[in-house]
Amino acid sequence: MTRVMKELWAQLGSSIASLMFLWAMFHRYFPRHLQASIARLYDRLSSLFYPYIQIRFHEFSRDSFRRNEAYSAIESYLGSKSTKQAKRLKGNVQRNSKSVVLTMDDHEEVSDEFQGIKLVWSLIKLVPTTQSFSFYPATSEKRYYKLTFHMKYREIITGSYLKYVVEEGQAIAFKNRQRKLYTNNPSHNSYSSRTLWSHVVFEHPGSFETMAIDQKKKEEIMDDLTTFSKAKEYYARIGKAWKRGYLLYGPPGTGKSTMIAAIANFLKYDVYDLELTAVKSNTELRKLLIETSSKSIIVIEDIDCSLGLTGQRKKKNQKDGNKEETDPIKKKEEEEDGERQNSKVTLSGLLNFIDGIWSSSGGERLIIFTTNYVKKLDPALIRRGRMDKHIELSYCSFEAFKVLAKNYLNIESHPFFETIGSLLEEISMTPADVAENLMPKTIKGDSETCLESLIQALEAAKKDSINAKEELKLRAAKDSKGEESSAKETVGEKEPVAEEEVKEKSIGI
Ligand SMILES: Nc1ncnc2c1ncn2[C@@H]1O[C@H](COP(=O)(O)OP(=O)(O)OP(=O)(O)O)[C@@H](O)[C@H]1O
Repeated sequence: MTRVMKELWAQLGSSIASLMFLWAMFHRYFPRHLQASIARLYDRLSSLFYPYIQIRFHEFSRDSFRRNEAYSAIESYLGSKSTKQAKRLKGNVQRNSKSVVLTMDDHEEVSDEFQGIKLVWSLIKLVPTTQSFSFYPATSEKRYYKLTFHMKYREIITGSYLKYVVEEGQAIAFKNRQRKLYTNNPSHNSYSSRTLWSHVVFEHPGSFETMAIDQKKKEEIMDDLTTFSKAKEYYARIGKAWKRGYLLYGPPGTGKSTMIAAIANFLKYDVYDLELTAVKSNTELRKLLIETSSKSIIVIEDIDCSLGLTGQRKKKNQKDGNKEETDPIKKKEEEEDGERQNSKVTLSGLLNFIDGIWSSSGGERLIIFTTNYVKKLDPALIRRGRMDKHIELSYCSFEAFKVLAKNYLNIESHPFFETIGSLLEEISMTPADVAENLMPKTIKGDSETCLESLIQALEAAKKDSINAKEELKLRAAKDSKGEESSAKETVGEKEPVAEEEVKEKSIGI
């Protein structure tokens, strides 16, 4: 029995060796064009009995230097499946990607399922037969993905499945990409090309989780953003450009910039920080908008200072004989006004920018304005439909303080909380000021010391506020006395009492 087996093995071995020899001879001496014809004939014959369809997606097409986008999308789509199924994987950090991307190695296979249909993806690496000159990158390494499925599913696969794969792949690549913060400010533009955006990597850690605002408001904003980001079909149906305007307003230090970062991180959008004073004309503004990508946030901070509305008013004052030219703060304001005067962007240009046909190029854009003085803005600029959502960011409430205490000190309760709560009800302090007091001043700084420091700051602000109010009362009494006496002599103008002055004093600005 064992002898028979041995003979059988020997025969098998010699048959294989002969076959290999013949195969090598065939390759070496048979004319190449005949080899190709035989291969084609073989393919045709086998396809008669082979019930499967194969689709290839090459990494580079013959007439293009650019990577095939379908190939890249498939690569991203298969990423997580490859991690689970393939035994050999490749890892690399791709351009614009922030993490290691794992893909299946050459000649690996992974299976997929779509509407109950089983499919197989394999990655094939082509080995070049001749060393010829080629323009294509990585001449010796050409690859393609091969999709194999039963011919009876041809319609579903070529119709819906491939569309699904490409969309999913692009969404995964989008999520993994390195996001960017763009600016049009010439001083930040290293290429001194003024009209183009320059960018840095966007790495702001701001998130809704760490934002100290009312929980209900937070959830409402997050819901609104989610609805917007998924509303492509809705906007198409109602015939509106896929964009939404947010107006963030509130005193300095209440978290407007932090909110923008939180929104960008939540939606995973790029941010275009538009410095309106650096834009010379409406045409330039349109050009800048056209250069923005979709899935982005266009931000105009301090919109009230950007259109030169306040600047013009100040200039007029000076002409009227205001002689404080040597005041350095006034001088700086004048310089800024000068910049604003250089900008020929008009209100109508800005309105056109927001809701004109220019904003419909591309789509999925959020436009955010911030301001400290909402009342200064032209109502046309902020009417619903342009600025769809108005969000007020205000002084620190007790609920907001608790979020900050959790962020900065990692505590959720403390006996000092009660005192802080009642002081916050009396005193307006911005989250920025509260946060500053909660920051440990030394490495060993403990939470108790930080809370004490906050209480001291709140008490000091309370004292200042009382003093300021008394001072106001005195001034008002003095003025009314003066008015009474001067009314007898002549008619005099009364200086308006700045209410904001009192508030500013109370928060220690
Ligand atoms: N609501 C908030 N939640 C968490 N942190 C906040 C909040 N508000 C302010 N801060 C903290 O205060 C700092 C300043 O806040 P931010 O720059 O966002 O305020 P702002 O309203 O944009 O101010 P400005 O109007 O002066 O630009 C931030 O670094 C942030 O850490």
